[in-house]
Amino acid sequence: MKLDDLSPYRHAIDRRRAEFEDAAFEDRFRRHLLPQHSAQLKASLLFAAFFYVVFGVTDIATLGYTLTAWLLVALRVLVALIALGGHVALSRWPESPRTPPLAASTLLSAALAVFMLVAWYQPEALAWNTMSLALILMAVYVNFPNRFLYAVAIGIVSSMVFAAMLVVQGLRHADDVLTLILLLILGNALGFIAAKRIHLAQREAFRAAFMLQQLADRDPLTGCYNRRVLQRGLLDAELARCRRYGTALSVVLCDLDHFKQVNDTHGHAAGDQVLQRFAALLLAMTRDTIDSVIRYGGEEFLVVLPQTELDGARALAERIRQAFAGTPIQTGAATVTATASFGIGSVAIRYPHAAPSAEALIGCADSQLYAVKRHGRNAVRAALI
Ligand SMILES: Nc1nc2c(ncn2[C@@H]2O[C@H](COP(=O)(O)OP(=O)(O)OP(=O)(O)O)[C@@H](O)[C@H]2O)c(=O)[nH]1
Repeated sequence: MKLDDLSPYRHAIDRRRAEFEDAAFEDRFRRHLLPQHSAQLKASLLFAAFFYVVFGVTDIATLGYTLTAWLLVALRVLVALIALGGHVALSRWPESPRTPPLAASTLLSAALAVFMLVAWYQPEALAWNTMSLALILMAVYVNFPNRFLYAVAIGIVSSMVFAAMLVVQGLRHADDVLTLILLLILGNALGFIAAKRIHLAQREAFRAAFMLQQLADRDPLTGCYNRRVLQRGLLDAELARCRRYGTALSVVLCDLDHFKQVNDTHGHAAGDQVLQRFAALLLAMTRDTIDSVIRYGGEEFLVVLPQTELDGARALAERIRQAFAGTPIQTGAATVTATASFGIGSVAIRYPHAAPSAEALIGCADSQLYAVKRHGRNAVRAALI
């Protein structure tokens, strides 16, 4: 994760779409809400399946035991099966943020299409069916967790089709038609406002919690993570992944060389700038959202590199070392050339259960760093644990 995670632009909300402008952040938000949305949607789907079939009684009551009535009941059963299919999909792919909008939109589209047919064959009940549609619109906008724009599209298209049907079938009562169309407009307007408020409020709450978490986890001088994230188990979680999947993992412990001299010669403010420059290099040269850069001590940083073997970690550390040593830093009046030393500890790809503890892995990197310091600094050393 990079410094610009704290930039307001990155977390801006497109209020028209009621989604985050940044697609990656929107995806993160949806994944965060996924368990809650899936549970709500599963309940809504079962509810819809049950009521859709039960309301088949009204088809029989209105049309009698006719072929049309049974056809409508069969279509209701089909909608219930689609709802149950959505339920199964949510259980089967619980980690895909695409499943809830797909399940909700498919069910609602099918249910509303069948609803239009039901209404078409019961012209004398058009007023009742309009009221039913106004209620269903609430479910479309609010009860079925969905993307805001999908809910709006389904709500408006179904209302327009229904309004067209009202006009075709109810021409003799123009005033009733007008009242019923106004009812549909009201249903859409209320649903639209409620859904937009919910979508925006959820995102604002998520953004506030995310920013607070970032502020608590970040070192204010460099923007890197602070040691709290290690205490919260960042490295333990990566090691658990190694154990489970047998993947590689490397950590790089980096320490600025003779940093006390930089402070003593150029002043503490210049020292701060050197630290910031080094941290910026670490953040820029590692992978966004995969690697983690932690300010481990005053002038010491720990870089966690998941799925990276010893050779890859060594090559990366060497590139960072050269970039840092080769670029003088302008600090007010003085130009400072600083260097850094790097010690790497690596877990190779092995069979599961072989990964060491976080302390042991950092200890391995630390002993390599110590060896670099003893042998003249400004170098990289690495070892497998
Ligand atoms: N400017 C600045 N200095 C810091 C900060 N944190 C720690 N330091 C300084 O970093 C220096 C670390 O000094 P030492 O531990 O002796 O290490 P060194 O001089 O880099 O020597 P080697 O690591 O052996 O190469 C101390 O002078 C600390 O005051 C900080 O946030 N800003």
